[in-house]
Amino acid sequence: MIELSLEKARRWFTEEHEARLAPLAEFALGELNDRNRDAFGKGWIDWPAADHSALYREVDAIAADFRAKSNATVVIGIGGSYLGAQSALSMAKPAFTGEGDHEVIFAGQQLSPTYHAHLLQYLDKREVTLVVVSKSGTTLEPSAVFHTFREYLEKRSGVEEANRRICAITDAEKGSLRQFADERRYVTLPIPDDIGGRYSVLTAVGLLPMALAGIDYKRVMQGAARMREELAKLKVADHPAVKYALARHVLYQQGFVAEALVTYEPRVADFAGWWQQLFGESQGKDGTGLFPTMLRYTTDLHSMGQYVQDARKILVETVLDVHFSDEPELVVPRGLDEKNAYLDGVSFSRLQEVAVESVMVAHSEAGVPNILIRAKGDPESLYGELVYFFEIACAVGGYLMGTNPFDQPGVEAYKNEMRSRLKA
Ligand SMILES: O=P(O)(O)OC[C@H]1O[C@H](O)[C@H](O)[C@@H](O)[C@@H]1O
Repeated sequence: MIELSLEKARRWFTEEHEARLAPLAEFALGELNDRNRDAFGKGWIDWPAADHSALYREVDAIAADFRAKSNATVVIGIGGSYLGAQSALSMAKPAFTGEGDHEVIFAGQQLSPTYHAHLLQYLDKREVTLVVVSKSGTTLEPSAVFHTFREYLEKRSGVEEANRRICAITDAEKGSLRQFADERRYVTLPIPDDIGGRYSVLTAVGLLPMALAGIDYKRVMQGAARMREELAKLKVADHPAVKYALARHVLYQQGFVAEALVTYEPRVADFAGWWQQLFGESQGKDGTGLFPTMLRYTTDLHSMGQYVQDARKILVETVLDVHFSDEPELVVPRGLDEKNAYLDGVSFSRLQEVAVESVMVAHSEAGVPNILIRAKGDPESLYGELVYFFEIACAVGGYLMGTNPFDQPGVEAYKNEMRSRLKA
């Protein structure tokens, strides 16, 4: 369940704004629903409702095989081929679970020699499988890391056995990774042509890492399908994803040029990383777009809180207040000293709740618009709901701004520069 509250942003985004801009919101939602417009990037919209039983069978078979063969799978990818899977695992796989688990370790999400060399050393004591994820099949970081780890595996277990321990998730037909995987007869899973990297977490890109980590990914898909169905029924005036998109659009026009997704739950913090790519690449173009950033409270209140409260007012806070059904009850002990007595017997859930309310009041009164998105449910289905909710909001927001939310022409500049230097 996802609820939006604009109460602490109403000073800036009034009901009058909302009414006056309703036709613009209608237009943006219409653009999203027009499947012929930017059709190339829209495969994700109806994806959760389609029958994926054949894909699920393949995912389950690969996950079972890799879990039987190994106790650690390295998932190599970057951007949309990394952030979604990582955020799903953080949200739905409890931390501190200890021995006996099948480890899923991410790599190729940067170029650190230390990280990757240390990981290779660590793998010496493990049985290893690899999953390489790249839609284009040509991205520098995963290519460099994949071939390094592939060679490691081939030296360790021979080419034949290594080939049986590698899965490639890539375009069904195109790209050098597809060609390489077919030549080596790797097991492969496709990334649909009409779903861009940052919208791809509910395809094999996210589902296989989830399955490897033991997450019930079918519940994730059910959550996304439920959210799709709910949102599809709504008119603009009641549509929380459209309202969120419209609020941040209006706030941007008033000079709030950055938006922080605020989380209070470490399990949700990596979701903000996924959200950041989604909004950054979809809307940061043509000299416009809010700068998406993230704040992890209450930790960052003790480092960034001063800035948020008192510095120049450029920031919108979007508070993602998530409550999981598996949240344990934890209570501060009684009999504390006089100064701490107000904490006596108080539950941590209550502390979190009071922190959310108090921070929203303090920051909004100081001039920081606060949007509240409250979400409740089990971690798997809620992950699916949240992904779908923010994807819709992001695409609608792109259309509000008059941009195409499915391309990212700007990321090529540094890549071209790098390629030309490396080839020189
Ligand atoms: O999946 P890949 O083709 O390897 O792409 C991985 C990422 O790299 C690129 O630089 C794009 O900006 C991202 O949108 C993409 O998700």
